[in-house]
Amino acid sequence: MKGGRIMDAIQISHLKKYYGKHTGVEDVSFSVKEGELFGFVGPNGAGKSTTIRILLNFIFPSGGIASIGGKDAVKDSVAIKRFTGYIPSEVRFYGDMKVGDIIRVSNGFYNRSYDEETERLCRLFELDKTKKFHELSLGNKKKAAVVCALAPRPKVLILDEPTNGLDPMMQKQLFAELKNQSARGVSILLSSHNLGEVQEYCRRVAFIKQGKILAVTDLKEIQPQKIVTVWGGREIMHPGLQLLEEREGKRVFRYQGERAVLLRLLHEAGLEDFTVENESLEERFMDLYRKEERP
Ligand SMILES: Nc1ncnc2c1ncn2[C@@H]1O[C@H](COP(=O)(O)OP(=O)(O)OP(=O)(O)O)[C@@H](O)[C@H]1O
Repeated sequence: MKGGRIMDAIQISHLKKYYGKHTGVEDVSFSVKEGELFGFVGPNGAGKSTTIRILLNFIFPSGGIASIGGKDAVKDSVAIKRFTGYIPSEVRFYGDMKVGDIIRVSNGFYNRSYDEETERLCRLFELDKTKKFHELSLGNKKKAAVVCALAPRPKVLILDEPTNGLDPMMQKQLFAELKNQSARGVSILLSSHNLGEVQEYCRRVAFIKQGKILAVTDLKEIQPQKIVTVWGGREIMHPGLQLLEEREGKRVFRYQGERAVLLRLLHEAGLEDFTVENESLEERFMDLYRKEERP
């Protein structure tokens, strides 16, 4: 940290974790800038939670370095916890404790009282503080975890499937709040299977598979690309067109170039039908993972 401000929010370099003979992660490197809302996506078992658990010092790495706010995830974990909030994918608190008491205890870990900000967040997420934790629904348990993570005004937030269990209105509410927080300089690592929310709210995304980072992509750079699906017609050749998939008379291309050129190509090909869409994060995800599976 420099002058109380975090310069490099999260840095991960060649991280490795072996669970005995099993590999958790093999080679994970990426960094999250100050004030960035950064996406972390990958299939089940890819190594997202392992990476997050190392960052939070719940488990030790087998190799490589992970740091938050320039502090080492292993050696400086106590200091890191003072300015880092965490929403786990599965929320567990003492079942018999009332929600208000859980938040009070959680704030206490950060030397904060139950203040106006805590009250604002409880209202925003419509949290019933009088209920015992075990009486809450799945979504309300998640909301309790959201308030516990945000109330101490952390500088860094680590979110593991934060919208899992939240209804669509609360999901929007959470992201509106996260956008505000990142505009105020809070750095956010968002691990999610919901590619729609990652595409909507994150600018950069790290893709992980089998413990290795496949790519860190700036979504602004892929936006001009179109996904073109055609049925029937003649062969279409153009340097701006890249064939992604071909099956049963259907061909899927990625196109980068001028729209007028694309329209002429489609017109001349004598097609039965076609669709043109902006390239989505889901398409990029499927393409990256398909490529990896090709021999
Ligand atoms: N305690 C453990 N013991 C042995 N292997 C483990 C352990 N925890 C995780 N693994 C293995 O490490 C790999 C990465 O798992 P991890 O939970 O980090 O993936 P993930 O990307 O978070 O998956 P998901 O999206 O399903 O939550 C998997 O192969 C998993 O089986």
